[in-house]
Amino acid sequence: MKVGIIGATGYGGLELIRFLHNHPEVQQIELFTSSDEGAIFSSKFGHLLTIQDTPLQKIDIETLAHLDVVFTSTPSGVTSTLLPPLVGVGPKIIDLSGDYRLKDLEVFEKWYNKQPAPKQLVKQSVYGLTEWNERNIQLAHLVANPGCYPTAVLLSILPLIKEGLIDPNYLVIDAKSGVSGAGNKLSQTTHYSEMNENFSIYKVNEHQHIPEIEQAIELFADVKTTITFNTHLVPMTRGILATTYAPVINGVSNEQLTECLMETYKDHPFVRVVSSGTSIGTSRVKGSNYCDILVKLDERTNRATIVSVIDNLVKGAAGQAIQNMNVQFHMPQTFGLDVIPLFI
Ligand SMILES: NC(=O)C1=CN([C@@H]2O[C@H](COP(=O)(O)OP(=O)(O)OC[C@H]3O[C@@H](n4cnc5c(N)ncnc54)[C@H](OP(=O)(O)O)[C@@H]3O)[C@@H](O)[C@H]2O)C=CC1
Ligand SMILES: CC(=O)N[C@@H](CCC(=O)OP(=O)(O)O)C(=O)O
Repeated sequence: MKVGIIGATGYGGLELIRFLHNHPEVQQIELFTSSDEGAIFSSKFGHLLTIQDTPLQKIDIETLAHLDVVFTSTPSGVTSTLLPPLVGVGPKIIDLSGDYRLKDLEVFEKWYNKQPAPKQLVKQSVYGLTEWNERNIQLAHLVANPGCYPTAVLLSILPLIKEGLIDPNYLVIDAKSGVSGAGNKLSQTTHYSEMNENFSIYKVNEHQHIPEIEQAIELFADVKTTITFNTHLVPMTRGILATTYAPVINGVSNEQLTECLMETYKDHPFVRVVSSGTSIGTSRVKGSNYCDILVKLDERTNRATIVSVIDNLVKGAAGQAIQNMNVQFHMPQTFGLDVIPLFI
């Protein structure tokens, strides 16, 4: 297979290269840039010396049209104009940005403060939460890969909402991310001296992933709800830990909550349910495509604490994108992604 990456020089793009390099069905990886045409990739990223010594190419629709798959890992607002001429002319497209996730264009405009993509394309795009949308992903020309936070949150709460074990009307979700979630651009908030030793909350009640999570709860669990969702920046490079506090339906036990998650994901290689213990952290999934989930009922309050951890750049971005490519091409989901996390 021949694959292309637009935005190869970004964090998501670099992770795509890392995993695609080991993919048994990928023979050729072409890299595209909007800013550094002709540059030898390994001269920009020394860790890829002898691995990716190819030049960066100009983004050109005719060249892209000959590929089997194109991953777009660009800032929001880019693929809404870049992709329309490419959809349907050849390659399957997997977009890691938020441009094709929200079905309501006004909602997109409000939360991203950007012009939306063309309505027809947004309509045909398929939300790429792999474990929950496999059949549609198989048929999709354009996959809208989920956001990093929504991936962590949705995998952990959807089964419990769908099975009616928790009350979806009072969900409070508290999520924390490493700084690579913000991409490779420098900014005041990711500046070392302002981020290091500083645990902060940001976009309070205004995060663009709020409507994405609500939309997916409606799509997959058939429940219309609003959530309280907040995000925090942790002075570390990778990882998301998302904690949801949810009222439990009367009479539901801790065992039922865990069982529900285990049953849902028993045939899914990348979601692991932690069946005992009271601790979980991002190191156990670092560098891997795993999402690990722990649920614990607080019997005093009858609320469940539901915790999930992912690597934002892998299951939250490049890993899930490759998992979706595997689904689209009827390959095992683990192709290219079968690595042990970098625990230490
Ligand atoms: N970082 C994360 O954890 C996650 C990110 N995402 C989403 O994935 C996308 C990529 O994220 P990330 O890799 O972190 O971002 P980065 O900022 O690290 O990289 C984005 C890349 O896009 C390219 N780019 C910038 N502007 C344009 C343009 N106008 N046209 C074409 N290419 C452009 C740049 O490469 P060049 O200059 O070479 O063209 C740049 O290296 C974003 O939409 C992000 O929101 C989703 C989930 C998780
Ligand atoms: C730490 C950090 O800043 N994370 C980013 C996640 C970006 C992302 O995934 O946004 P898209 O919806 O555009 O894909 C944020 O909170 O905005």
